[in-house]
Amino acid sequence: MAEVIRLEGVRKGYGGGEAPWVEVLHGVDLVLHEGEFVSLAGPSGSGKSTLLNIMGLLEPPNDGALTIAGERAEALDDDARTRLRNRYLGFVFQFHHLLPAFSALENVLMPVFAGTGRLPAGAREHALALLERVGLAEHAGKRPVQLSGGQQQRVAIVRALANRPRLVLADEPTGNLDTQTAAEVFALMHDINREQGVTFLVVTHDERLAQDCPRRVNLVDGRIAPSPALVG
Ligand SMILES: Nc1ncnc2c1ncn2[C@@H]1O[C@H](COP(=O)(O)OP(=O)(O)OP(=O)(O)O)[C@@H](O)[C@H]1O
Repeated sequence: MAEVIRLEGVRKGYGGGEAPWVEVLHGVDLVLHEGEFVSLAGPSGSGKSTLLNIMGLLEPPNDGALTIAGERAEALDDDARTRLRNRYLGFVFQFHHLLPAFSALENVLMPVFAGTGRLPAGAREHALALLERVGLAEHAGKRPVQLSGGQQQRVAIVRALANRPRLVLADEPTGNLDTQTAAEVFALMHDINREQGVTFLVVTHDERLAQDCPRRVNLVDGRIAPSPALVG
């Protein structure tokens, strides 16, 4: 299986100047392959969001190597990082961050437009097909406030897929949903992973949902810990 992302010895800390330097990631090694569905678990403050921000090219590491789809990415300038991010990565957050003044369809098309400054041929049809896939075809023209929490999060998942990414990074995507809706949204991400081969890395505190993932990565004290299943 081709590698989608590789981290080697990634370190990240905060502070400096007046504030003390605190290292959060102490040398993370992690490889995700095409088509994997991986959960990322770890105690609060262990550095999960920090790790996702580095994998998502939102923040650079202080040290170590980051390779995305074969391209070295730890030391790119802003333009090159943005280009790589738009080309390969999609994001889902705990809160959907949909723009309230725009329809579901317009929200889905936003990253496509932002990436290229125009809508490529077929982008609208692709977005509509994805909305239909998640059961929202007849809601495409509605604004976020007219949708339920689960529907809003499904729009956010479709938005993450609009640029045909290789890797979707999802930070607590079901953390704001009731148990039943969370299970449905999680199942939908699994289905899309199987159907489209998109790799998913999903941060979740929900033990039940994490256990359903074929692979589980644990972050403990800023390092990847061996999977509990492999210990003892
Ligand atoms: N921009 C920042 N400046 C200073 N410290 C930060 C910054 N971002 C994160 N931290 C610190 O890094 C540590 C890890 O934070 P992070 O949000 O990555 O953890 P997490 O595992 O995602 O936690 P949670 O599960 O609670 O969301 C925390 O101690 C946090 O206070």
